[in-house]
Amino acid sequence: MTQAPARAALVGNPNAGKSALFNALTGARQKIANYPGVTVERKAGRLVLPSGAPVELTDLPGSYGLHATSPDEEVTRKVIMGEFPGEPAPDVLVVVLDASNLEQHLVFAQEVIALGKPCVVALNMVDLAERDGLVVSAEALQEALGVPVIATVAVRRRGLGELADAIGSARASQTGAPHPPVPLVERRVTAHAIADAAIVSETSRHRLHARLDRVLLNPWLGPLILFALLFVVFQAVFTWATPFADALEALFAWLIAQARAVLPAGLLRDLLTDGILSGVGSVVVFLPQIVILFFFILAMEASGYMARAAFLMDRLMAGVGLSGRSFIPLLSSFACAIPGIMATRSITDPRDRLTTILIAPLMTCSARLPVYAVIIAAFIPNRAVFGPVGLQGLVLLGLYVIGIVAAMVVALVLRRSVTKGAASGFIMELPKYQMPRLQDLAIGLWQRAWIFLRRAGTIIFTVTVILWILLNFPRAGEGQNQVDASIAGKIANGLAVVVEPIGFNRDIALALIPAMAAREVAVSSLATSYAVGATDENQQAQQLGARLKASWTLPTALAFLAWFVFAPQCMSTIAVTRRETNGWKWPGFMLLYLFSLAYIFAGITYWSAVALGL
Ligand SMILES: Nc1nc2c(ncn2[C@@H]2O[C@H](COP(=O)(O)OP(=O)(O)OP(=O)(O)O)[C@@H](O)[C@H]2O)c(=O)[nH]1
Ligand SMILES: [Mg+2]
Repeated sequence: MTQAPARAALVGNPNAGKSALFNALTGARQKIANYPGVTVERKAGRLVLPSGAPVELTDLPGSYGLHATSPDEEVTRKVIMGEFPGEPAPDVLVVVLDASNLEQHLVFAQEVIALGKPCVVALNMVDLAERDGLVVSAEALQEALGVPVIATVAVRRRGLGELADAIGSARASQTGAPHPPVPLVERRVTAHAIADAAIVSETSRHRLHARLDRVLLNPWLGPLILFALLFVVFQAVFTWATPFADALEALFAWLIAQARAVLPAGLLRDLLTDGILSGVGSVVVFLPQIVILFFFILAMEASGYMARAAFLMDRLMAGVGLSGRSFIPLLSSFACAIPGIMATRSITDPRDRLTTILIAPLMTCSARLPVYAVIIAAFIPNRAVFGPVGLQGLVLLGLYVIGIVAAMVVALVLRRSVTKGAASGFIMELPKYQMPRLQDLAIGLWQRAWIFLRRAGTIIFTVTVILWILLNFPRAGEGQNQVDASIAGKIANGLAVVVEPIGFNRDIALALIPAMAAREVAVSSLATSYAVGATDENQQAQQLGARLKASWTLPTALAFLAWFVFAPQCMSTIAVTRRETNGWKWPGFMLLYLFSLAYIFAGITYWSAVALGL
C-alpha cells in the first residue's frame, strides 16, 4: 500500500510553465504569460490523482535559488521549507524545467533536489525545444538527477497523466536525506554537464528567431518598431471600436426610451432612466475599446514581444534609476494599478520597489479609457492627420505618453530624494517567440471584459444610484433647476470654488467626488447629472458627447484630460498601496503628490489653451 501525498508544490525558474501546468492539472485559471515574474503569490488548487486521491497542489512564484532576494522568492523558499505560517511543508516537490532552456533551469533544480524531499521533475516545453531542434532525453536526465523525469507540454496537456502518476508514487519510492548544499559555481558546472548528456540532438533552427531579435532589439530600429506598433494599437482602439460602441449606445438609448414609454412618470422611472441606464450605460459603451486594447496587450504578451519591449526599455529605466524589473509591474498597471502594484513583489531592492509602487498609478489604467474616450470623441475632431492616421487616436496615444514621461520624471526625482539609492542591474531572460494561442487570447479577453462589466454592475452602479439620490433631494421649487437645488449640487458649488482656477466648471466639480470610487464614475456621474438636470425632452435625448460639447469650452475639456492623467482617483489603488507598504505613510504621500500634479497640470493646460485662444 503506497501512501499518497497530501500536498505537492510546483517549483522552478520563472517562465518555466508552472502556472500553465497548475491550470492544466487543477482546472484553475491562474494568469500565465510569456515573461518571467508573472506569479508573485502562492496559489493552491486540487489535483485528483488517477487513484482518486486528492492532492493539494500549490503554484509558486518562479525563483532562481533558495536564498531569496525578493519578496516573491521568499514565499517560494518558505513554502518549500515548510516555514510558511499555517501551511505544512509539501510532501512532494514538482520541479518544472523548461526543456528549451535546460542548462539554466538545472542550476536551481539541483538545489531543490538536494533538499532530499520526494521530487518529480516535469520536463516542460518539450514542444518548444523540438521546434528549436533540441531533442532532450528524459531517461538521461532521470539517470543524472536521480528522480523521475516526465516530459510535458502544459499548454497541450501532454504528459499530465504520467506526471500525476509520478506525483502519486513519489512519496513512497523516495526516502529523503538532504545532501550537503553545493555551491552555485559547482552547480553551474554540473548543469552544463547534465544538459550536455541529456540533449541528444541540436540543429540550428534558432536562426529565424535570432534574426528577428536582431531587428526587434536593435537599439535604433527596436524602439521605432515598438512605437509604430503602439501607434497602430491606439488607432485601432478608436476606429475598430466605433461601430460596436455606436450599437451599444443605440441599445441604451432604446432601453431608456422603452422605460419612458412603459413606466408611469415618477421618481422610480427617473431613477431607472436618468440614474441607472444613463449612468451605467455611459460606461458600458466603452467595452469594445477595452476589449480591443487588451487584445493587443495579450497578443504581445503571449508572443514574447512584450518581454522584448521590456528589454528595450531597460536602458531608459536605468536612466531614471529603476531596473528592468520594474517594467512588468508598470506594464500590468496599464490594465490596472492594483495587479501592477502587487507585481512589484518580484523587485528585489526595497527602494526600487517603493519607487515603482509610487509611479504605478501614472500608467494609464483601463478605467481612464472611458474618460479619455468620451472627451476626445466630443472635442477632438475626427479627421486624418496624414494617411490613415487620425487625430483622435493620436491624442489618445499622447495622453498615454504623457503618463509614461511623467512617471519617468517622478521616478528620477524620487530616486534622488525620497527613495535615494543606486539603480540595480538586471538582465531579463528573454522568452521564446510563440504564436499566441487563440484559446488563451479568448479566455484572457473574456476575463478582462468580465472585470470591466462587473465594475459597471457594482461600484459604478452603486455610486450612480447614490449620486442620483443626492441629485434629486431636496426637490427643486418652481422655476429652479433640480441640480442647483440638490444636496449634490450644493456640495459641487462648494468644490467648484477650489477647482475654478484650473478651468473646471460645476459639472466637473460634481463628478470629481464620486469618481474617487473609480475613475469611470466621472463619466457616469456626468451622464446622470445631465439627465437629472435636463429641462426638456430635447436635452434628455441628447447623447453625453453632444451635451459636453454644448456646455464645456475646449480649454476646460483639455484641463479635464490633464487632470485625469495624474489624479489618483481610485480607492482600491490607495488601499493596495497601504497593504503593500504596511502603513499609511506612502499611500498618503502618493495621494498628495498626485493630486498636486493633477492640479498644477490641469491649470497649466487650461491657461495655456486660453492664452492660445483655443
Ligand atoms: N509551447 C509551450 N508553451 C508553454 C508550455 N508551458 C507553458 N507555456 C507558455 O509559457 C509561458 C509561461 O508560462 P507560465 O505558466 O506563466 O510560467 P510560470 O513558470 O508560471 O512563470 P512565473 O509565474 O513567472 O514564475 C506562457 O506563455 C505559457 O503559455 C509548454 O509546455 N509548451
Ligand atoms: Mg506562474
